[in-house]
Amino acid sequence: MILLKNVSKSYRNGVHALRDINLEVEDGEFVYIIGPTGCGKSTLIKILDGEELPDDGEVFVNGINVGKLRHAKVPLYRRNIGVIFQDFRLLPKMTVFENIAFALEVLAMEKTAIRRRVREVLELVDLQDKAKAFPEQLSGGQQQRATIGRAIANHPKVLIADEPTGNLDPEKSIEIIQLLDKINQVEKTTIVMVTHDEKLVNAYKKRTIALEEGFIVADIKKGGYIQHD
Ligand SMILES: Nc1ncnc2c1ncn2[C@@H]1O[C@H](COP(=O)(O)OP(=O)(O)OP(=O)(O)O)[C@@H](O)[C@H]1O
Repeated sequence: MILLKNVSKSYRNGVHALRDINLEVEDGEFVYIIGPTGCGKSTLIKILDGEELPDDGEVFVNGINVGKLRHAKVPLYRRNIGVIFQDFRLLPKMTVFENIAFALEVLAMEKTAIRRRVREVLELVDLQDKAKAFPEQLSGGQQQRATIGRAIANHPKVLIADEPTGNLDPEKSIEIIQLLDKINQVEKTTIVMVTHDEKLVNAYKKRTIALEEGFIVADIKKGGYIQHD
């Protein structure tokens, strides 16, 4: 479960990026975070993945008090959550198979178990035929699928996605949402996804949390964009 209690975050330049955020996301939920540019979406993600610490309030992810994590503990914490971004961040000199395997090698998992899990993940993200390809040989949609595969290889309970469809055309964006949906259902992964894509949010309705100027201004359980009259 993700729990934020009265979380506020300002940057040194005085910008109040998040103000008194209270939010609870249950295990297995799929939640969109939406809002205009500069409203605090990325800051919220950075607080969830331990990159930034809140000034006030408490942040718990899977029972871990993330707001109190010491710097040295952050990498260990991150191994148990999956994070993906708009730019795919695959290792360019490794194949798709190796990129996914690498995420498990750093956990000192046994070799045959790694191979088994990588094959399973490749099937889940539908890239079996691209296992030996290098990132530059893939389309943007395929690269994002490989990134998602790498992020979920270790069965994280939570997958955090910052604009995962930001660099993709509408058709590929739909494929990514459908894949995240499948992961949410098959692997029971909790998904928190920041997006600007109004069409996607309306077409694939999920609980939608809207931020404005650092505040949560809506929490729409049925999903869909807020209609401004
Ligand atoms: N490292 C930083 N130092 C100072 N100010 C920052 C920093 N990061 C973000 N901000 C400011 O904090 C506010 C929230 O930024 P944030 O990146 O969280 O917004 P966002 O909703 O993700 O925006 P976008 O949709 O454009 O990515 C903005 O006013 C931004 O300029």
